[in-house]
Amino acid sequence: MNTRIILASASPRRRELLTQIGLNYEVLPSRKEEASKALEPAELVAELSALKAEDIASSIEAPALIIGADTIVCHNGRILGKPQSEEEAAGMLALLQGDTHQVYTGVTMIQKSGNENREIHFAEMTEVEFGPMDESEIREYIATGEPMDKAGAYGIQGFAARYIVSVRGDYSNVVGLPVARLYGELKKLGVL
Ligand SMILES: Cc1cn([C@H]2C[C@H](O)[C@@H](COP(=O)(O)OP(=O)(O)OP(=O)(O)O)O2)c(=O)[nH]c1=O
Repeated sequence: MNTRIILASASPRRRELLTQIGLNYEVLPSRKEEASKALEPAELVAELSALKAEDIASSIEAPALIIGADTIVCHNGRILGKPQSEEEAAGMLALLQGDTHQVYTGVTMIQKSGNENREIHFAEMTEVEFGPMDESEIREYIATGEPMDKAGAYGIQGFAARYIVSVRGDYSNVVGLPVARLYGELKKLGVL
């Protein structure tokens, strides 16, 4: 019998990415969101992903493999999560436009088997370069509604592609899940 794979996420993008690479999985979103902001970006996303995966793993019977993930944007050492308001989104886009930033996605996989649980954490970083956006373009973009549920207030896979000049690293990592690394880790665990 194949191991059940459970995605502990409400993100439609993460679902699309797992479907894209041909995995069979179930979805059980976690509501956990808090972590210590004093951490380095890679550690922060790993911790946030662990909170989500552990939250769901506690209510799932073995055997199963639970995946949690978290994505943040980092600009000049400043961490940008999801904007709380349109004003905050405008501020984030004003920072990001015309400059390069890093996107970190942390992933936690919890393998529940009969006698022991294994927990694996990793984080991937992708560098994204934004072209210039003037104030009216920022307003126009916010009016699309796209920024509000996304780290750094933009979606590379959407309208914001207009302004993405270059990407260094795994593109899918920016959208919310580094699927090539994830696939490799699932193979190592013997799940696939
Ligand atoms: C930078 C960027 C982020 N995002 C998304 C990925 C994540 O869904 C979101 C960051 O929020 P997260 O807190 O990582 O995830 P989420 O709340 O959407 O889902 P869950 O916690 O249930 O797993 O931003 C894009 O879709 N495109 C982008 O270009």
